[in-house]
Amino acid sequence: MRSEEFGGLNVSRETLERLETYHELLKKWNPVINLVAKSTIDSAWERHFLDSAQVFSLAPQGVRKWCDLGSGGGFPGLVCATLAAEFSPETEFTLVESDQRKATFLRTVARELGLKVTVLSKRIEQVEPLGADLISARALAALPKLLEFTERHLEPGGYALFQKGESFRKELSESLESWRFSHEEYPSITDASSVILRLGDIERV
Ligand SMILES: C[S@@+](CC[C@H](N)C(=O)[O-])C[C@H]1O[C@@H](n2cnc3c(N)ncnc32)[C@H](O)[C@@H]1O
Repeated sequence: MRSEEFGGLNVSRETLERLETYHELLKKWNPVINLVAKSTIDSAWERHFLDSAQVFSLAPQGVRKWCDLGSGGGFPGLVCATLAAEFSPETEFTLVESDQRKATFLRTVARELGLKVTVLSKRIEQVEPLGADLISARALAALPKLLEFTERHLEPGGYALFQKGESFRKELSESLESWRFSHEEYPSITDASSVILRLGDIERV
């Protein structure tokens, strides 16, 4: 089967076609429900799809349950679910997005792409604990709030992957007032001022 490089992965033609279909649906729905900032739609392939794919590359092996919080248009969760269909089919995805119209978009994309993902259109604080072994989130909240969400939904021994902008050092030091965790910083391949934080061993101080 033909394959192509995408976000550091050698993806099959089928995966690339799925991502292209998703990209088309994003462009079609965005003017109506603002899934991503209008100013980023022309560069969506890099700003949203590649940016999300790099998160998938940083996930540990053998994830059983991956939960993406505040998924919006599916970044990074639904892109990661698309990649997992090829590279990690045993991983189950749950996307939590309280906005009903965005949740409908996520379900529509999943159906069109033939992906099995669960979309919960509820508030993260009100969803029953999900027992995830990996949590991802982008542009949802500052790190102290993300850690509260993570505490509710992550199993002991699990990891969190958060895309963060240039305020990440300040957020890390604020978080360390109330939390203990191990952390690694990976420079973003799509934005020189951003990083992906991988946190583990998360517990309250
Ligand atoms: C700024 S958007 C980011 C969306 C996406 N992660 C991205 O990076 O493109 C934040 C999203 O989180 C959702 N959201 C915010 N607070 C939430 C909560 N407490 N529970 C569930 N969804 C929430 C909003 O509806 C919105 O779609």
